[in-house]
Amino acid sequence: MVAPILPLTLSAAIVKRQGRRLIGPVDCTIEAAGTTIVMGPNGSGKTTLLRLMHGLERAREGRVAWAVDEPATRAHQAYVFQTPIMMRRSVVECIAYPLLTHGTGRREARARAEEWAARVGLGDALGRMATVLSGGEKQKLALARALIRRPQVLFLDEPCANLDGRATREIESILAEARADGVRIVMSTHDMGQARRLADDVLFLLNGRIHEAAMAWPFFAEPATPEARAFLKGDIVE
Ligand SMILES: Nc1ncnc2c1ncn2[C@@H]1O[C@H](COP(=O)(O)OP(=O)(O)OP(=O)(O)O)[C@@H](O)[C@H]1O
Repeated sequence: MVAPILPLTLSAAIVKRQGRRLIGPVDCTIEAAGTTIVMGPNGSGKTTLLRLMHGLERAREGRVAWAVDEPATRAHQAYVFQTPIMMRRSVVECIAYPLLTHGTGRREARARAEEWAARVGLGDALGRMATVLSGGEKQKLALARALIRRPQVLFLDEPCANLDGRATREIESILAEARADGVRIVMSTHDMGQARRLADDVLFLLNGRIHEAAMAWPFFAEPATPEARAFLKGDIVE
């Protein structure tokens, strides 16, 4: 039985770069179940917040704390970048890679990678080079690669940016399945429709701070702040 790494708690966390505050102070708790959608205008700090939660950024001040000690948390969370980096390997080798680097034998890793390729709709592309896939196929590969080790938490930064409607729908259905399997999802998106479709709760960022944190339906129906109301209407918010 693997110990749960959630909740994740950020307390007065601040990220700075060259003396400039990119985000914070941020206080929030990511509880054990569901999908959190991180929303906000360009440059409001969505990517930096996800990177901070995942451990790609360090808090200059404040704390980022998981339920268990930090080293143990790394193996149980995954991060999918906006533009996933593809290795010059076949689809099945790319998906198997995280298993191979963590000690799974070749044969088992291959079998599980084939299973995951099929689950994300890449079952017919096992031998293709990852580098020649379409944008949507690359995202599906990135998701399979992230999910194959059964993470407890999956962070995604705008996973459907630049994808067409069909690819977006396919990615959303993979995410819905992962959520149903118990994977905790924390994801940024610019796509308001997608936010409404996927969110259980929302973190609305403005100028590097959490301006509003709410459950999805009250947030979309009646946001508490004028800035969130304006943002949802499509107005420019600064
Ligand atoms: N490497 C960096 N060096 C300096 N400043 C940075 C760096 N990365 C991001 N920033 C700044 O930090 C702030 C937050 O950026 P971030 O990318 O987290 O926002 P975002 O909400 O994800 O934006 P977008 O919606 O455009 O992707 C912005 O002001 C940005 O210019």
